[in-house]
Amino acid sequence: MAEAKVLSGAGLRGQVAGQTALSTVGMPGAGLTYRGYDVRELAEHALFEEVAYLLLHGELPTHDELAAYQGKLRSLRDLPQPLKEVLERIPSNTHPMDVMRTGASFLGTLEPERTFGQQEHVTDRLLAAFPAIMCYWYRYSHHGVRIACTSDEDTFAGHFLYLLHGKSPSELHSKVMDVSLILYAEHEFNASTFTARVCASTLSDMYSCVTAAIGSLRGPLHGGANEAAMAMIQKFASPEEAVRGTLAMLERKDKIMGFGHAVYKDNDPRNEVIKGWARKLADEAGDKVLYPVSEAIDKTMWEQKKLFPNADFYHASAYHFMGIATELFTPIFVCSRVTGWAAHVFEQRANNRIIRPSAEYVGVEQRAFVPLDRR
Ligand SMILES: CC(=O)SCCNC(=O)CCNC(=O)[C@H](O)C(C)(C)COP(=O)(O)OP(=O)(O)OC[C@H]1O[C@@H](n2cnc3c(N)ncnc32)[C@H](O)[C@@H]1OP(=O)(O)O
Ligand SMILES: O=C([O-])CC(=O)C(=O)O
Repeated sequence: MAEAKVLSGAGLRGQVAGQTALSTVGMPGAGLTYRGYDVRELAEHALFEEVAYLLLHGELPTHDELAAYQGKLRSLRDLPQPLKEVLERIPSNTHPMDVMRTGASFLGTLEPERTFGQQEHVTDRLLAAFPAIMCYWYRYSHHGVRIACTSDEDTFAGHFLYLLHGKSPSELHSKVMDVSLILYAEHEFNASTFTARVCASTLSDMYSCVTAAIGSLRGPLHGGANEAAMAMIQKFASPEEAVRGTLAMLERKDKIMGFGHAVYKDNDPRNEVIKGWARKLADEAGDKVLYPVSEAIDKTMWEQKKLFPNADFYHASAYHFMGIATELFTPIFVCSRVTGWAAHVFEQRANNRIIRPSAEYVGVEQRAFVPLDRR
C-alpha cells in the first residue's frame, strides 16, 4: 500500500489545498488579481460594489447591473429590532470583532439560510448589514446614541463612514475607504477564507461560514495586524525614536506587526496603493509624526530584515487619519472580506468534497488502559 505523503513545512505553506477561479496571489508578474484583473487597476478605477459584484458573479457589472446591485444593498442596510436589542446588551469594552462575530451569528437566527439557493441573498444581506452592526453597537455603547442604520449615501464606503461619524464623508475619505475595501476584498486561501471553506465543505450554512471566518481574521497574525501596527506606530514620537524602537524589537525577536507575508516574498502589491493614500491623508491632516514614523519603521525593517509592509501596515495610519478608532480597523476588514469569503463558499459548494486532511501522529505508542484506582 502506498504510504501517506509527509508534507514538508509547518502551516501547510506552499501546499495546494484546492482550486479557485477567484484570485491569484504572488504569481510572477501578476501581483494580486481578482478574476484576472490587477487589484491596482481595480483600486484606481472601480467602485467597491463593482469589485464585490465581480467576485460574487464572475464579471464586472454593466451600468444597469451595478445600479440594481447598489439598490439591493441599500434596501438591506437596516437591522431587525431584535438584533439592535442584542447589540445594545454587548458591553462597551467588548472587542468590536466579537461584536461582528455575534452580529453575523445572531442575524443567522433571525433570517437563516434555509437552502443554498438563498446564498446570494444572504451574502448581500450580510454585506449590507455589517456597517450597521458595527456602528450601531459602537455609537450606542460609546456615545449613548441609537443611530439610524440607513443613510442617503449611494456607496457602501460613504454609507459606512456616514454611520460611523454621523455626517457625509469628504470625497477624499470616501475614495480612500472605497480603495481600502477593494484591497481587502479577496486573497485566495488565506487563513480566514480557508476557515470559511472548511466550514462550507461540511455543507454548513453561510452564516456559520462567515462567523467562523471572522474568528480566524481576528488574530494579530492575520487581520488583527492593522490594529497591532497602529498601537506600535503610536508608541513613537519621532522617526529617530521609531528606528531605535524597531531595532530594539528586532533584537528581542519581537514580531513587527504589519510586516512580512506567508506568500509574497518581496512586496505586497496592495501596500503601494494604500501607502500612497495614507500619504495624501497625512498631508491633508498636516501630520508631522505618524506618517514619518511609519516610513522610518518601514525603512528599518527593509534594511535590517528585508521584510516589507503588508496590506495592513499603512492601513493603520490611513484609517487613523480618517478619524476611525483603532479597534474598528479589523471590523472594516470584515465588511470587505465577506465578499471574498462568500465567493469562496459558492465555489466550494459548487464542487464540494469535505475538507479533511490527515495528521502525522507523534504521540505515545498504543498502550493498555489503566483503571482509575491503579493510576
Ligand atoms: C492581511 C494579512 O493578513 S497580512 C498578514 C498580517 N500579519 C502580520 O502583519 C503579522 C506579522 N507578520 C507575521 O507574523 C508573518 O510575517 C506572517 C504570519 C504574515 C507570515 O508568517 P510566515 O509565513 O510563517 O513567515 P515567514 O516564514 O516568511 O518568516 C520568515 C522569517 O521572518 C521572520 N518574520 C516574518 N515576519 C516577521 C515580522 N513581521 N517581524 C519580525 N520577523 C518576522 C519570521 O520569524 C521568520 O524568522 P525565522 O526564520 O528566524 O524563524
Ligand atoms: O493571504 C494571507 O495569508 C493574508 C492576507 O494577506 C490576506 O488575507 O489578505
